[in-house]
Amino acid sequence: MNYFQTLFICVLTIIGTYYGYHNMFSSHWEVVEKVNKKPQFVGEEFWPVEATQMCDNEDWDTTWQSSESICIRYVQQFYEVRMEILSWSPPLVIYRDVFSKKQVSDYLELLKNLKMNEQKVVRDDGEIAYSTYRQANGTITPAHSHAEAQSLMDTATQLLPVFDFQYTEQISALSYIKGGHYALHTDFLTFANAEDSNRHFGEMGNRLATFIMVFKKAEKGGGTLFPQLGNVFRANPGDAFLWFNCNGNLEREAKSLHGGCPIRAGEKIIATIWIRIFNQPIREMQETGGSFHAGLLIPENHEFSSLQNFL
Ligand SMILES: O=C(O)CCC(=O)C(=O)O
Ligand SMILES: [Fe+2]
Repeated sequence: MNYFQTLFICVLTIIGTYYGYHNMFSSHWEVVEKVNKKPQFVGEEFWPVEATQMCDNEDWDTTWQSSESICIRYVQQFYEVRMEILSWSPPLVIYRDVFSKKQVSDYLELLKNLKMNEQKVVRDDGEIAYSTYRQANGTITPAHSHAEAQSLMDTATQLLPVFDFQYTEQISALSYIKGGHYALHTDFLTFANAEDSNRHFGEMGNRLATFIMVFKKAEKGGGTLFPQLGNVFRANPGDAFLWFNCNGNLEREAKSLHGGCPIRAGEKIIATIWIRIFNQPIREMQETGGSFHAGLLIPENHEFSSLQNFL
């Protein structure tokens, strides 16, 4: 081998070694980057990637995206009710502009004066504990203690005559700030032992339906996601939404799985009334043991307007 041949082989070896190492390092760093990827919010590990993608998809970040959705308008006790049906069975519906601007601002003012505490969750084993599964602050606002809450309860009672609001939980307010979320869960609760179950449900039964009132909408993110119903929506202050946690046999409604999407900017404030199983007129109206049907929520003589956006 002459001098030039030796030099040529040396140069090739140096280049090859460099690329070999470089590739080794770059693929190594890629792995390290993936493993050590900083979570964007506390509790992100509880969110399947597809779920956060759906939450953050700008196309879903408006309501009225589902092809099956229809709007219905009817008059009830001299008030016009505007309802958007995102799912018929099990029902998932949004009620538009149910609460006046004054009701919204009075309730927000009330919350400013109350202490909001970090929220706990009911774990799979039935224990109630703090968990990063939910990142939110909240408080209970009993209607009998606060006129602002009583006013909401009165409006809800008038809006939904198919429910008996004597058999509901007290209004529970929640505030989520940036990074706040509530990972996927169902509101139908199961406790590990009969004693706990009886303590929680003995008087009124499990949670038949969930009625959520909206007081503040996040600037970005913070929708409510129903993966099995193929829906995520962000209602506006003054709106409310409703779904069912049980089927006609009073078992857990599997399709009621839902979550509060991570807040990317701003704050979301909602308040919930959980409607319990006992004494609910809608149960008498449901003929099958299958999922409830949104038709039961609509009075017979309504003015019907399909595919019309109320926003
Ligand atoms: O934040 C939401 O949109 C949903 C809240 C919720 O699911 C709950 O409080 O049980
Ligand atoms: Fe929930």
